Amino acid sequence: MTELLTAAQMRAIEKAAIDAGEVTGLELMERAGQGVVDAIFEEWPALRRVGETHRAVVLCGPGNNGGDGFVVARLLKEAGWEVEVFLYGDPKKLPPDAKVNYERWGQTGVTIPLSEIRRSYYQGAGLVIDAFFGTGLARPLPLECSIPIRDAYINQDQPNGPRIVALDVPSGLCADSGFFLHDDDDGRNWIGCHLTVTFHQAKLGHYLERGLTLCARIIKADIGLPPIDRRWVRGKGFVPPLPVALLSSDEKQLAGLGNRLGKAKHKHHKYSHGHALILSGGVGKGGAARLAARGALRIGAGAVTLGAPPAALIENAAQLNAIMLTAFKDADSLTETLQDKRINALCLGPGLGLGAREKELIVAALDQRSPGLDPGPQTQAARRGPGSSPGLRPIVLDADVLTHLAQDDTLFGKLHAKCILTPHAGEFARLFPDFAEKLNAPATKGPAYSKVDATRDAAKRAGCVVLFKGPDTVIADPSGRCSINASVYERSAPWLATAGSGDVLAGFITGLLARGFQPMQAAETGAWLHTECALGFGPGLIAEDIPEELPKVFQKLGV
Ligand SMILES: NC(=O)C1=CN([C@@H]2O[C@H](COP(=O)(O)OP(=O)(O)OC[C@H]3O[C@@H](n4cnc5c(N)ncnc54)[C@H](O)[C@@H]3O)[C@@H](O)[C@H]2O)[C@@H](O)CC1
Ligand SMILES: [K+]
Repeated sequence: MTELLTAAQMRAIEKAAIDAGEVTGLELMERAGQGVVDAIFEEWPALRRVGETHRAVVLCGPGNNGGDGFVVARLLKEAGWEVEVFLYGDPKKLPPDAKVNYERWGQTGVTIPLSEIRRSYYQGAGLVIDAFFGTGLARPLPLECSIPIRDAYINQDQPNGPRIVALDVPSGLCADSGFFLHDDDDGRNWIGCHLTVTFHQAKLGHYLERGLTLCARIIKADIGLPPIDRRWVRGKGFVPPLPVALLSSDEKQLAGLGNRLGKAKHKHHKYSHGHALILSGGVGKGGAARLAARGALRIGAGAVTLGAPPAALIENAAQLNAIMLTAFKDADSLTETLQDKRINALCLGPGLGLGAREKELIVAALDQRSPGLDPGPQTQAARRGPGSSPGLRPIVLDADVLTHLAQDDTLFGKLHAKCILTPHAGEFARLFPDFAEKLNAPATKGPAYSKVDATRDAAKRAGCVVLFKGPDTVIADPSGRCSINASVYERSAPWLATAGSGDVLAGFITGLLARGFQPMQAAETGAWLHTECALGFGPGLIAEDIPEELPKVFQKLGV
């Protein structure tokens, strides 16, 4: 699984390697610069052609990111390029490794103060290297630095206009939060780069908020640091926060997922695959719940029942076949139905309604305790995991239920370890106004409060898994375990933002809970599969298509 790092974690990993005598800072800087040049030539092979004149403008800052810039300048020059280097800051104040590389560069080229840069420098330049700031940016990007990069962008429209390559992060981006650090409106139209080359591991900011658009594309350069876990285990003088996992399509992750999803194959009757109950709204309001139910069924719940108010039964019956249907007049009838211990996962929220009856249904669902509850096929895992409190039914709480929870503290207090909340940004702000306020405050200092921080805080307060939706969906549990399912870069699926898509996601997660997945696992797997379905289908997708794409995704996973 890919881990995403904070700037502090990255610094700690580097420091541990340097302190252990495995590598020097200078060697790391050299490898970083080499990694950038290799990535550039791999990305744009035409820039490697010999016999042609190539020009680069390298923009260096006052820290080690600037040091990487000096290495890139030297290596490009050695490869026959014409290179102009500009420095923001005083060369005398450069940190030691950056200073060495400034001086090495000085043996073959000159360094011009940034104040002397003019737009004309970009003419005929094939490359602009953004080495102003990396993981050390703690304050807003100075205007003196943002203007030259914006000018480079203006020139990109010219024939052979420059490609802008950001070292580690596009300057201005907070590596921990993905926010663009600014103290006025200047950051709003910031464009970023064409390619970001990061070192060792991707950072959180590459996969959150503005990072999703500013980084353009991400290449990881291996600078020979050991994998993250060795450092955690050895604990070289620091206590790291839990790393954040990126749900990606790497092979190891796919194999694990395929295994997990394949486990239920050998059970032989429908109830051994779990039974999900999805509650629907009233007359004319059942579409969202039907989408969720379809998602739960397709993802492999053995049986799915839709619970509707009596008046909406006929309407739902006309649209459902494999999905069973039952009537709930009130909360008592729900409590009665929940005596059936085979029902091992619930979904409340999509199209449910905001009235008093619905609120009672939520209370009934959250209050129920059923000691003999069938935990589903993955019994062993279900007994072990953190959300494994016996007698509690896993419940996905979405949409209207989130509004109920936001309005009623007593209701919120009933949340338990087997609940999963799935808010989008608006619902999150209603449920957790204080965290949302911190998250939405203008980011002027790094590291800024991030969506990861907000989701972890929310999960802790709610005492259950929170899945905070978006193109950067963040999932956290109360222990701090956290992952990001980002539908960006090679997994970009903007067509997933379509009406009813969230209802299907709620259904996916409910179906996985019915199959015995732990809440965190169910949320992660559901979110990952949701994106994969959208990628498989492509543009033109509507919510109904998402569950129908699952069989193909399963086939690819070997399930
Ligand atoms: N040995 C290492 O530590 C390595 C570092 N690497 C590079 O080093 C970068 C991190 O270097 P640094 O920690 O020096 O940080 P940066 O190079 O990102 O810059 C931070 C420097 O600028 C100052 N600063 C922060 N915000 C400012 C602002 N708004 N205006 C003016 N000055 C500001 C800081 O005080 C610091 O001196 C990484 O992103 C990566 O590019 C790589 O070379 C790999 C090895
Ligand atoms: K940079």
